[in-house]
Amino acid sequence: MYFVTAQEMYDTDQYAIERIGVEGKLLMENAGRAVANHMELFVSDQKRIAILIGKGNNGGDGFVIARTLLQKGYDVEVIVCASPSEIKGDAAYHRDVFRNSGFPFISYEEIENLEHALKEKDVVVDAMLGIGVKGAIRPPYNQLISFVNQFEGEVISVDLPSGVPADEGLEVDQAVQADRTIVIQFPKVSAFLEHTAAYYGRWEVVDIGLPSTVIQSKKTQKRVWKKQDVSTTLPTRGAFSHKGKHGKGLVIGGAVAMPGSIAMTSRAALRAGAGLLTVATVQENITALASTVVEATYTTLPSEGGYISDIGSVDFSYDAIAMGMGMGRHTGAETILQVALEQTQGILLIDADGLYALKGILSSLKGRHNPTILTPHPGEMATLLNVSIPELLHQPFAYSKAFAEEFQAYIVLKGAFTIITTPQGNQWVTVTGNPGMAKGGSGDVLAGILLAMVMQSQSLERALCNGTWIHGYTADLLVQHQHSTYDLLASDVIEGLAQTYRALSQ
Ligand SMILES: NC(=O)C1=CN([C@@H]2O[C@H](COP(=O)(O)OP(=O)(O)OC[C@H]3O[C@@H](n4cnc5c(N)ncnc54)[C@H](OP(=O)(O)O)[C@@H]3O)[C@@H](O)[C@H]2O)[C@@H](O)CC1
Ligand SMILES: [K+]
Repeated sequence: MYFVTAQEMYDTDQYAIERIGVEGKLLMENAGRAVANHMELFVSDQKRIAILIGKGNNGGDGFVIARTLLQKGYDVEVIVCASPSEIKGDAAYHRDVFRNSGFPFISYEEIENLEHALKEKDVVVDAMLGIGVKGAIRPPYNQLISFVNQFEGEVISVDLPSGVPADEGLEVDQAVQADRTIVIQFPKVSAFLEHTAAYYGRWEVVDIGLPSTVIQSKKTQKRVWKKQDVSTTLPTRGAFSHKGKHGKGLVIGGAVAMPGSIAMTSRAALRAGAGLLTVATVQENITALASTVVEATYTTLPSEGGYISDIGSVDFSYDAIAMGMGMGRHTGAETILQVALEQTQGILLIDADGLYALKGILSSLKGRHNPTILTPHPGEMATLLNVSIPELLHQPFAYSKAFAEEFQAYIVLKGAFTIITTPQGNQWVTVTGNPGMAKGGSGDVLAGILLAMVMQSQSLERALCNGTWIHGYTADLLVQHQHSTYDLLASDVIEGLAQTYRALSQ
């Protein structure tokens, strides 16, 4: 499923009107009807509904929603948040159709105590501001938004909660806190940003028949990766498959004080389907590791001060290598990473301490002939970019895209919304996962799952999308059934992979 900026939505609208010949009025009719029909699924006709209508096209949708619900027998009061004469274009057309159908509306100015009037209702439909919102919220919307936010019944926003911009990189001045948002045709970028997503409440998309042509014609696209995408793309394992067919992987990492990280990465890779796995780590850790990860083979590396000191003895002819987990932040790390960047013949995934070592030699990425995958959390990504974490999270799509394109790497920016970006600039977001995963070891497990995924026969972007989706979904299944977000451990997710694979194969 594509998701879009405000401009991409307007371009799509224009294309439908000018090139396909569907009138704007008809699109608005479709939008309002689709929203009203969707509401019918969860709002009973016994509820008292107020619809707040702004003067732009979001308000135009509101008039169609109101007419459709009234025709279905709902109890609806329509409150226009502007002087009705300020309404223009398609919205004015639907205001007139509404009025000509014999339905009344009232201006907010005519209501003596709007806050009190809302208290009589069970549901408020917020059709005040949509993708056209700009800058600080002006009267009367600022006051109306605060009334809506004090309302105790259900708040349903149309397209997006009023006051929330569609795009990244923008401040939220004041916005409706919706319980539910019914999104028109394509989700907007702000549904996947940490500072704006919560305003949407739970959201669903309704189809109004707009084509994806404009979005598909852009040089790059943004898409949501969903369960159906995983089910249809995850490679199946044939009856005659053998271990060599599912990839030979190598994990390089660990330090004397940190054997846990690579243990988790390795076990996750094996559980996620890696065919053959080798672990290269400091000699002091091998005995302990070999008893925890019995299915792997081992390469002993020399250490100095507890850290890996040399990886010259490593055979780099693996299908994929994951490097950096538990490696420690030490001065020699950059040199050994440089060796891996030069020698790796297959895919190289760099995680955790490997990303810190990478900072000083970033330009080496540009010279690689084989794919590089970086899997930073926001702190690691902000360090690589020399920006603060809040700056990064304000526009994570733009930062990831610029970085991936400049350094020709695949970027998996981890978070509540994990963003996968290809070197060409295409982006996917996965929305599985829960706060139980904000614990040590989570990243190590993801690195292992991704290592296994990129060795299966699927494109790299699909492998990364499937891996991040599976990681989050497994944690979701675990907190639904056996665990809570308090006690869930990263290693539980490794054991939980079995449930996810079984669920996907049913
Ligand atoms: N594909 C599509 O495009 C389709 C779009 N559709 C629908 O149209 C919506 C977009 O409509 P839109 O462009 O008219 O913008 P919208 O969100 O109603 O707001 C504009 C109004 O807000 C006002 N305003 C702005 N900022 C403000 C502020 N800070 N504080 C106060 N006021 C502010 C601004 O006032 P002005 O600046 O003009 O004085 C103007 O009056 C979209 O979300 C969807 O619901 C569907 O019907 C069909 C397909
Ligand atoms: K709205």
